[in-house]
Amino acid sequence: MTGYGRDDDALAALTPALREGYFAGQTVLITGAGSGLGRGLAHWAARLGANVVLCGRKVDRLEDTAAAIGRYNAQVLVHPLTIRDPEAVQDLFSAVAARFGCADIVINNAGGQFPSAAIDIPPKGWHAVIDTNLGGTWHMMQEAARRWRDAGRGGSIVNVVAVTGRGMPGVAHTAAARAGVIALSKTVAIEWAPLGIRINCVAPGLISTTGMNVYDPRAVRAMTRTNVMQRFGQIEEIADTVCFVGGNASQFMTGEVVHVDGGNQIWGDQWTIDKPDYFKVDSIDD
Ligand SMILES: CCCCCCCCC/C=C/C(=O)SCCNC(=O)CCNC(=O)[C@H](O)C(C)(C)COP(=O)(O)OP(=O)(O)OC[C@H]1O[C@@H](n2cnc3c(N)ncnc32)[C@H](O)[C@@H]1OP(=O)(O)O
Ligand SMILES: NC(=O)C1=CN([C@@H]2O[C@H](COP(=O)(O)OP(=O)(O)OC[C@H]3O[C@@H](n4cnc5c(N)ncnc54)[C@H](OP(=O)(O)O)[C@@H]3O)[C@@H](O)[C@H]2O)C=CC1
Repeated sequence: MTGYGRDDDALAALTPALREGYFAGQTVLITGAGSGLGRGLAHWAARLGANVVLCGRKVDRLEDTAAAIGRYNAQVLVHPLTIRDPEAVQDLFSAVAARFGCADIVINNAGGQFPSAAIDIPPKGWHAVIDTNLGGTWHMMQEAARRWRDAGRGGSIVNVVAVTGRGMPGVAHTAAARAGVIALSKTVAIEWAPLGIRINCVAPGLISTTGMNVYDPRAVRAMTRTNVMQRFGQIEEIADTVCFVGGNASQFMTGEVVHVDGGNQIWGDQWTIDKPDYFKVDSIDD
């Protein structure tokens, strides 16, 4: 464990904002559940009474999450896959159907990127980020919707995105992918409303998770200057919002993007790569 994120005991010592039993009788599917926000979401869903489906590529990390949330006596299904493979996504939903029936809430949290000047992003890296964050999320959304349509019932999707309203220097690929997910979500929120399907996005700002380790430590420390609160957000602050938005408390919300970002969308200079002199205050002539 590094200095970032919360371990299982720390998560277990916290209390979700939503009432006990909020997800009782429901099945919540979480991608990227082996680490960071997804692992926190697994704690929250289990504590709120859900059957929980844990997905991601690395089965050992998923098993570890399953063991950690065993303390809440939830029913848990571990299903490793890459969301980039549409057939694997179909198999996932079949496995969920066999174990729990339809999922009620699908949380598309899996994703990531690497810091790079846009001009240097190699084609393979571009495709990895787009295929994961946009393509993978789309495969999950479409398959969930098809299953709900075929079962003659609705459902709820929450897509974890990022703050894309301003530029994101150093992560152009993820900015493009996440903006794509937001546009897609708003579009199918209309198309799938007649099916009783709600789709919303949660846009976290800078959140303390082990995922921060892919960035230069100096850049990460500087990131606390990218929001009005001047601090990292915490996993539980995202988990409370995602669970609220995914569950019945938000039944009149769809096509929404909820920012939980300490004000990053309104203020803050955010660089995941070295800031060019051009943008430094010192570069202004007297
Ligand atoms: C508010 C403030 C917010 C500040 C932060 C701003 C960011 C927005 C907010 C989000 C924050 C977070 O997400 S926090 C962290 C979330 N977690 C992560 O990002 C974890 C790291 N990311 C991933 O693992 C990603 O899933 C992803 C990048 C798509 C990697 O997917 P894959 O495993 O399929 O890909 P790989 O096989 O590893 O690599 C495929 C190619 O990608 C490129 N590539 C991969 N990693 C690379 C690297 N470090 N440097 C260069 N290039 C790289 C190479 O071309 C690789 O090809 P080869 O050269 O042939 O190998
Ligand atoms: N932390 C932050 O500041 C912010 C995070 N976000 C986003 O929130 C989400 C969670 O981030 P965080 O917890 O911080 O980071 P992590 O790196 O800890 O989590 C990302 C998760 O996604 C999973 N994943 C990646 N690629 C795939 C794939 N192809 N198929 C299935 N699962 C995959 C990983 O598991 P595995 O490797 O086992 O597959 C991992 O568990 C990500 O989408 C991230 O980009 C957005 C804004 C800010």
